[in-house]
This record gives sequence, C-alpha cells and structure tokens, in this order.
Amino acid sequence: MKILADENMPYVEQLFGDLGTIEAVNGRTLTPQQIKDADVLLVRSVTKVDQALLSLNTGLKFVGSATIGTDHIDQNYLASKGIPFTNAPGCNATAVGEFAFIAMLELAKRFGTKLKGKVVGIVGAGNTGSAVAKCLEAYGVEVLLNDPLIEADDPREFVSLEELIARANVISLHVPLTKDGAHKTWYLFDEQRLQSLMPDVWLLNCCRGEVIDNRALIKVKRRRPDIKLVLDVWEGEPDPMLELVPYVELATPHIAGYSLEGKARGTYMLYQKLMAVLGLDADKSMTSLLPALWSQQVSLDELPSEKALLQLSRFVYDLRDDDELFRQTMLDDSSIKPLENSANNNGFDLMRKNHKHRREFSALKLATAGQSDVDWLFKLGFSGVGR
Ligand SMILES: NC(=O)C1=CN([C@@H]2O[C@H](COP(=O)(O)OP(=O)(O)OC[C@H]3O[C@@H](n4cnc5c(N)ncnc54)[C@H](O)[C@@H]3O)[C@@H](O)[C@H]2O)C=CC1
Ligand SMILES: O=C(O)C(=O)[C@H](O)COP(=O)(O)O
Repeated sequence: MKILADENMPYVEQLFGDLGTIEAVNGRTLTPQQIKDADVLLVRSVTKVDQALLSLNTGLKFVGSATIGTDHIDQNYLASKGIPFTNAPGCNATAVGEFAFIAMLELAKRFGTKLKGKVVGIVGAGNTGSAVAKCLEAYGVEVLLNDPLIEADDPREFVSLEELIARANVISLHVPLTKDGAHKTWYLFDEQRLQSLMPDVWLLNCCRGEVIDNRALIKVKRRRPDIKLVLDVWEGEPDPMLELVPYVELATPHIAGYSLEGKARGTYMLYQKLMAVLGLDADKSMTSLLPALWSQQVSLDELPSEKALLQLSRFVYDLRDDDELFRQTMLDDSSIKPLENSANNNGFDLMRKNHKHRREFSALKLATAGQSDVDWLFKLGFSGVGR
C-alpha cells in the first residue's frame, strides 16, 4: 500500500508504518503526478483535494485530513468517486481554546487591565469556540455565545451577532469558512461590521483569515487604534497583507491549533478511521507518541493571581515567541530563506513547519496540596498531582 502524507504531519511513520510505504510530500505544492499511484492520501489544510488533484489517480482508497477545517476538500467529489474521507473534528480544539485564552491574558497584561471582569463574545460555538469558553468560564469570565446554526438544539444560551458586538469587550472568532447560505462566514466581519465594534474591543481571529475582510481591517484600524487585534489566520495565506502586521498586537502564522497533543490527535484520528475502513484493529496508543514536557510539575504556594496565571501559561507555551518570530520573518529578517519548492516565499510555511515546541496545559502538573478552591485550575486544563 502506498501512503502519501504531508511532510508536516507528525507521527505518520509510527502509526502507518506497518501498513505500507510512506512518502512525505509538500502539501502546498502536491501535483496529480505525485498522487497517481497512491492508495492513501493524508493531508493538512494547505492541500486542495479536488477533481483536478486526483485526475490521474484511479486507485485511491482513503483520504484523510488531520484538521478540523474542511474548506480545502471537495467532499462531494470524493463521495461521487466512493472514496472514504475523514477529517479530525475537535483534534486541536483544546490548543485553539488555550491559545485564545493565553492571548487574552497577554493583552490584559500589555494594556494594564484584567481579563477577569470583561465580557467575551464567541462567534461559532462548536469545538474550538467551546474550548475557549471552557477556559474562560473556568477562570470566571462572562461569555456570550453566537451560533445561529446550532442554537435550536443546544441547551446553552445564545445571543445574536448584533447583541454580541454591542456587549462584548472581547470577540473571538471560531466559525468554519463558508461561502454560501444565509449564514456564510466569508467576510462576516466586513468594513461596516468592523466599524461598528465597541470602543477598545479586542478582536481575535483563530479560524480562517477570510472571515475578516483584511483590506477593510487595515482601513478601519487606521481610523480606530482603540481596536486591538490578535490574528493567527490571514486572508491570502501563505502571503498575508504585510501592511496589516504592524496593526496587530499578537500575530502568528496559523498555529493556534499547533500543540503537539493537537497534532498527534489529528494523525491518530486518521489512523483510527483508516484502520476501520481496512477492517483492521487500531491497536497503537496515542499518548505513547508524546514526549514529556521539559518540566512536568510546579508547586503552587498560593492560588495564582491573573499575573501568575499568565506566568504559568507562559511556562507551558509562550505565545510571545511565535509573535516575535512572525514579525522578524515577515517584516525584516531577510536571512530566513524561502522553503524549497514552495509557492510561499516569505517564511510563513517555514514557521509552521518548524513549529514543534508547544504543549497544552494538561502537560503540566500542579501541586496544590493544602489549598482550597483549586478546581478551576484543573477545569482550565492543567493536570493535578495525585488527581
Ligand atoms: N487557527 C487554527 O490553527 C485552527 C483553525 N480552525 C478553524 O476553526 C474553524 C472552527 O473549528 P471548530 O470550532 O472545531 O468547528 P465546529 O464545526 O466544531 O464549530 C464551528 C461552529 O461554527 C458555527 N457557525 C457556522 N457558521 C456560523 C455563523 N455564520 N455564525 C456563527 N456561528 C457559525 C457552526 O454552527 C459550528 O457550531 C474550523 O472550521 C477551522 O477553519 C480549526 C482548528 C485550528
Ligand atoms: O484544523 C484546522 O482546521 C487547522 O486550521 C489546522 O490547525 C491547520 O493546520 P495545517 O493543517 O495547515 O497544518
């Protein structure tokens, strides 16, 4: 069996190695010729899988995308050809949730305010939006949810987008990119909506760049310096509008979901599905794939203040490093070379490829012996000694 896998998908050898030969490919530049004789195709979000890409292949038995988003996959075409497809719903939701939460803590520190006491509006209350809400609610922050597509059969309370914009001090976007229908998300935040944001609002985008009209965002930011931005995703990736970068407080190259745990879960979910399609037992374990964190335990002598919570978060993942590298790479570091054979000539993909350092809160055990009211730390995601 020939398995073609994106070179940026970790743990492929460990999980799929017994099934056949594995060829690692650049997902951004994959051609029909390369796929011609593949039996299994494992991709990430940068590969558009459609009729054109599969035009020379006649024997494909499975396509898997180790991602939550599926906007890069022509699922109708795959279904019409009887090719089983799976993505990895929820695989990196915890990573996105923690990323947005940490970004909010960072902004609070930077602007001399507190996250606690703010109202956070979450647009899109699926896996990633709920993961952000879980962190915020554990910490005691009021959350507003907007999701016109699930509110009917979901017991949580929802508000309209207009109400959310009118009430939230912080807005975090967690919708799929959709181009049709009454609730399409392409340019959901267009110039008019951006202009209507509350004074001093923080706007975070960790879903897809095109959910915000980036050209309009530059225009609005020029008039509205009070708006603070966190952008992990950009219109036109891997070539974002560079004029936008200086207007952004925390700028990263689409890595909000890039925890080691999230990536491992993504590959593992494809492994489970392929084994089911092949009628084989999925007997490998995911946790055995993950390395230990460089320090596994921290003792808390008192409950953390917001400042200490940020320090704890930075101990697990310091988002500022990725922001700093992004600015150096995109704006002024000519020594960072473009990726070979890549359409990207500015290092966006290189940063993503090299991003292998981040863990989730659960990788850190907190020792809280003798203290009460500690449960919120574990709800937030940290592990507990002896728990
Ligand atoms: N930056 C990153 O690294 C990552 C980005 N993503 C992106 O985030 C998106 C969301 O991921 P999940 O939360 O896991 O997906 P999900 O499918 O679990 O949830 C998305 C939610 O958005 C809602 N929604 C759809 N249109 C809407 C609209 N117009 N207004 C409000 N809500 C709307 C849906 O009803 C659904 O509940 C993915 O499709 C992907 O594009 C996902 C993972 C990592
Ligand atoms: O899961 C998604 O959807 C994402 O956006 C991924 O985190 C993006 O990662 P890549 O697939 O582009 O490596």
